[in-house]
Amino acid sequence: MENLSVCVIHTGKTDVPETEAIPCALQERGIDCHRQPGPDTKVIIVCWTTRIAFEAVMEQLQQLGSADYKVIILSVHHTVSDILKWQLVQAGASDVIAWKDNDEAVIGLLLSRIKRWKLINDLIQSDLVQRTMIGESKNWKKFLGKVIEAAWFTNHHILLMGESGTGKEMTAGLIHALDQRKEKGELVLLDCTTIVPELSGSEFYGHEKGAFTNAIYTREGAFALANKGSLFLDELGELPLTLQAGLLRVIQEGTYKRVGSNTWNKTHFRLVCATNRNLKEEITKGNFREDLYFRVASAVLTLPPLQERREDIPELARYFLRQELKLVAAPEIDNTVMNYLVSRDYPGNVRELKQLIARIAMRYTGEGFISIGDIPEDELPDIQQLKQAWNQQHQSMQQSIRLAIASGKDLLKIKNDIAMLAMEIALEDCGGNLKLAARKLNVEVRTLQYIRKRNEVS
Ligand SMILES: Nc1ncnc2c1ncn2[C@@H]1O[C@H](COP(=O)(O)OP(=O)(O)OP(=O)(O)O)[C@@H](O)[C@H]1O
Repeated sequence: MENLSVCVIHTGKTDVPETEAIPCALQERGIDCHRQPGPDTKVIIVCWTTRIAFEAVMEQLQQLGSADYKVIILSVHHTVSDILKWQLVQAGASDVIAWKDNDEAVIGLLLSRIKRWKLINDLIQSDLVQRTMIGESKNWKKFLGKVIEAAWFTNHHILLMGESGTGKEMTAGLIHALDQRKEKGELVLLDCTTIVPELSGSEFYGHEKGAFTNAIYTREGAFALANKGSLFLDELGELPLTLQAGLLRVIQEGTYKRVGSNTWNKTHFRLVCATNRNLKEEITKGNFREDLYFRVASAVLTLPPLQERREDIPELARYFLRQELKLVAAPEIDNTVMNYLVSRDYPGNVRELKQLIARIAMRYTGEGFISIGDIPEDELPDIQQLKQAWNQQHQSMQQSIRLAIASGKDLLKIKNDIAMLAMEIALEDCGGNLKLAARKLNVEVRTLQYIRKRNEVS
C-alpha cells in the first residue's frame, strides 16, 4: 500500500518474540511496516504484553498522542478490562484489540482499519478537499476526517453544528461532492429562516398552479429538486414546528404532495442540516421535535471555531488575499500584521477573517508586502489590550527565560533551547515530517538537522 506506513512497537524495552508475527503478517499483505515511526507513519500499533504495566502503556500513549497518527493498542495474550480500555481510548488510542498467535480475525481487522485510514488520509490530501477546505491544524484535519468518514462511507443524513461563519455551508458542499452515488442529483440549498409557514412550505413541497393567490405557475419545491442528490437545510433550528412534522414524514416515507395536488411523488435525498443552536436544548423547550432530531442526526459533526485552530489563520489569510486580489501568489504579509491577525478575536469566525482580509486588500496599493498601513483604521487595536495580550502570551516564555538566566545559561544556549523547542513543536504539528516542519519554520531542512545534531552533542 503506497504512502502509508505502519509502525509496530512494543511498550517497554524488551522485544517480544511472540508479536513478531504481526509485522510479518501485515508485510505479507502489502503493508509497509517499520519498527520506528517515520515521516510517513500514519498508524502505530503498540504491542502490550503481560509483562508491562498499564501505566507504562498510558505513558507511551501520552508520548505518541499529539502527532498526526492513529494508535492501536494490541494486548498480547491477555485480556484488558472495559474500564482500562476506555481509559486508553480517552488517552488517545483509536482502538484496543486483543491478540493471540495467528489470529486471522485481528489481522483482518487491522488491515481494514489501515485501509480506511489510508483512504481518509488520501482524500484529505486530495485536490477536492485542499482547494476549498483550507487548514492544516490538527483540529481541522480531525474534523475533515469525520466529514469524509460520514460522507464517503455512508448515505446517512448529517447534522453540522458550529458557530456562525465556521464553514457549515461550505462543508455541505464537500459532503455532496464526496457522495458516492452513481447517478447523483443536485445539491439544493434552503435557508429555514426564509421559509414562510403561511405558504404551507411551498419551498419544500412545490405547488400546483392556482393552489393559492399568486401561484401563477406550477413550481417544484426543494424535495423534488433534491431527488437523488442532497438537500442542505441551513439554520434547521429555525424551522417552524408545523413544517418539522412534514419534513419528518418525507424523510421517513420518501413521498410528498405538491401544495394543491392529491398525487404522491417519490423522492430520495441525503439531508445535510446545519444549526448553531443547541437542538437538544430546543427539544426540552418544546421548540424542536425529538423524533426529527434522531432522523436528521445520524451523524453529528461539529466545526471547530476559529479560535480553536488559530494555527490556520496565516494560511487562511493568504488564501483569502489571493482570492481578493485575484492573484496566483499573494503578496507577503509582514510580521506585525500577521501577529495581529493571529492574536485578534473572531466572534464571526472564518467569515470575519475573510471580511477583514477583503478590507485589507482594498487598501493594498499593489506594490510590495502587506504592512500595518493596510489595516483599516477602525481595526487598529487598543494598545493596552494588545500589551496585555502580548504579556499573557509571553508570560510563560518570560518565566522560562528568567529561569534559564538564573541557572547560568548564556544567550547562545537560550537561543539554542528555543530553536530546539520550535523545531519540536513544528515537527509535532507536521506528524514528524522534517521537510514540512522546515517549510513551516521557513528554514532549510539542513538547518533543522543541524539543530538536532547540536542538541544530541550538548
Ligand atoms: N476552512 C475554510 N477554508 C476556506 N474558506 C472558508 C473556510 N471556512 C469558512 N470559509 C469561508 O467563510 C465563509 C463562511 O462560511 P460558511 O458560510 O460555510 O459558514 P457557516 O458556518 O455556514 O455560517 P452561518 O452559520 O452564518 O450560515 C464562506 O465564505 C466560506 O467560504
